[in-house]
Amino acid sequence: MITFDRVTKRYPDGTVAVDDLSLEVPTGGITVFVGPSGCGKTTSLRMINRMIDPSEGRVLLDGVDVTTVDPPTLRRGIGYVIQQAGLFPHRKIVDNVATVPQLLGWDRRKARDRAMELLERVGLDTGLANRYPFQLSGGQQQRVGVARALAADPPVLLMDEPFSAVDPIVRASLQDELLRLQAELHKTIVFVTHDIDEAVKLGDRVAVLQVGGHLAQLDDPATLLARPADGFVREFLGRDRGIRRLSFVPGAGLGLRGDLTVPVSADVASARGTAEPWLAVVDPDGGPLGWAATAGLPESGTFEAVPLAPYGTFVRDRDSLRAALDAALLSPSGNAIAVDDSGRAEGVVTREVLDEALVLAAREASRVAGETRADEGPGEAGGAREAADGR
Ligand SMILES: Nc1ncnc2c1ncn2[C@@H]1O[C@H](COP(=O)(O)OP(=O)(O)OP(=O)(O)O)[C@@H](O)[C@H]1O
Repeated sequence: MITFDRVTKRYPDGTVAVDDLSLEVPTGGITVFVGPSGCGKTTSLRMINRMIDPSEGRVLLDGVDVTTVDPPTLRRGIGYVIQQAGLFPHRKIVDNVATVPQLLGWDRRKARDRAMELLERVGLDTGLANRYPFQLSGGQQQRVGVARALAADPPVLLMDEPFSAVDPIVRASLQDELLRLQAELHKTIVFVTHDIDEAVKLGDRVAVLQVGGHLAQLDDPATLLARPADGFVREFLGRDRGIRRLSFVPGAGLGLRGDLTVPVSADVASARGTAEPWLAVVDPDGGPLGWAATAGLPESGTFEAVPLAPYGTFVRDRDSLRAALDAALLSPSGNAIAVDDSGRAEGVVTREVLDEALVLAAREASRVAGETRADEGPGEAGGAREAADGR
């Protein structure tokens, strides 16, 4: 566990970057520091590995004040990933990753074997191992940066805007990769970003910081979205807070219709006279192909000859209500196709079922918000107070 105990950082010119920060970063989870530019995220992060020392207060790593440990020893247990990877430009990829193990005294061969294993683990083609950083894309370089930080198997990982220099698609895949790795490795990760979407996707807990280095709120993402502590947090979370909250409502409870799918080999006659406007057509393996409008079916033949409209899918056991809604919005039918992990259609979630789920989710949100008001009295002072206390 990492503990910030009333930490203040005042730079020599008088700038207070972090002001009386108290919070705990639990072992084995991802804690995200998020906030606008200049709110003290990087300064806070760097006080963990002693790139910066606090002016007042203490940062404790498993109960030990980090300023009592010499920086090289401390950093052996703390991986560090920065924006644009920060790779050594004149070293090959494999040597970039093997650097820290070699510094720790591993022999060259063992260090390189470990580097190759890690490159594979972060989803990088090991064929790239003998290239130089400039020969890799931004996303590939970030993966190398993560592999390098993991090389000495440190229990703690500090990540400072590691994915902000890559395009949104690569960024999403790097985020997914990090979550996949974390499910295996259970590192204690402190992740800095200014992007609230990234924060709620990655964080087990999210600390929202305000310029001047004040902690505005510390909560799990679902609570943060449901109960912003004050006007600053609400504004920072943005307009589509309601939609984002749906990411934390499981799709598993959505009712399925099994009678709205039809094999592509079926005779169109089997669908004639149905009151259903749309049927989901599936291939022989059960994979969705598209939606058939029953009003325009030909006289005879199979569904092979029927023009199909676009569709969207979601994995019912794993995905959220937001994913289900997105799947429905991708199709003119307004319905979502639920699939299993291997992509086979399990059934259809109709827009009526989605409507009902949205109403329930909205009621739940109002209930939680209502509880906030009841708990904390009028206005938002209570929430702000709670956040300021780091609760
Ligand atoms: N060496 C320094 N000397 C003086 N002021 C500094 C120094 N480093 C940072 N600051 C100031 O401290 C404040 C916090 O900076 P910090 O880099 O921690 O913010 P941040 O939240 O990480 O910002 P960004 O998202 O823009 O990277 C800012 O006002 C910044 O200008």
